[in-house]
Amino acid sequence: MIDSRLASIEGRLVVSCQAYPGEPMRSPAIMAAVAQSVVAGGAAGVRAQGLEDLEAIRPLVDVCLIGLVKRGADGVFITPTVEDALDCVAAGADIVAVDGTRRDRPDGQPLSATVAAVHAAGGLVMADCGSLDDALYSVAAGADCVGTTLAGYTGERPVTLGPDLDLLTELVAQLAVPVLAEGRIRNPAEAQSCLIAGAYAVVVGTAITHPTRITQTFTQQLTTTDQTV
Ligand SMILES: CC(=O)N[C@H](C=O)[C@@H](O)[C@H](O)[C@H](O)COP(=O)(O)O
Repeated sequence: MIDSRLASIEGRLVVSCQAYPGEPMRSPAIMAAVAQSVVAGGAAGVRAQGLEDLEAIRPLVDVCLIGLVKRGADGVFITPTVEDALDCVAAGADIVAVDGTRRDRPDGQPLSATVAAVHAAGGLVMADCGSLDDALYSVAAGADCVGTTLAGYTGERPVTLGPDLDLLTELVAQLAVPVLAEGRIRNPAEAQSCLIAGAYAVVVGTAITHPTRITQTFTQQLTTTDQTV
């Protein structure tokens, strides 16, 4: 029986609303406005980073909220500890996205400890994975769903140009839990191809909510055109 919070995103789009440290949009109020905007556009869920952002977004959107805390950008950095995961639940996350890799975690606890703590607090767990072995490990640890979020970022999978459809297909075939496609989905056609491959839901970030990188896709193309003239 799938939890209603997870069921609410089945076959739908979740939008990741994140700004990175030092960027102009790195403010809870701005991320909350972005979250409201994507919900107005039809997003069935919002994925957001940081306790302040989660607290700002929660009262303003009535959709499934996937929360995480990032600690740095190397190794295990997505909600790396039990305490971080519980903080996400307290800040309003329905689902807590956590590192679902087999790497050692900074608090020395296994992933199953985070899953048990989040479940006890009433939340669900999305395990962000980088490979099939990660996903199998996460499901064994009790994760409610897995994501292809870390495919290409842990050294186990190539950095595909678009989503890692091969991994997605493999996870869908092998796992009994919902598989969310996430990572490098660049446009609606690629999002649709993820659903066709069996993704339970599709999570898109950069291509919708990161104006600097979206702008670069235009400026770089224009430069290329200039050089050919
Ligand atoms: C690897 C990692 O740190 N991923 C992060 C996870 O929360 C975010 O930086 C991504 O933006 C998110 O996964 C969505 O992916 P994309 O922005 O490619 O649509």
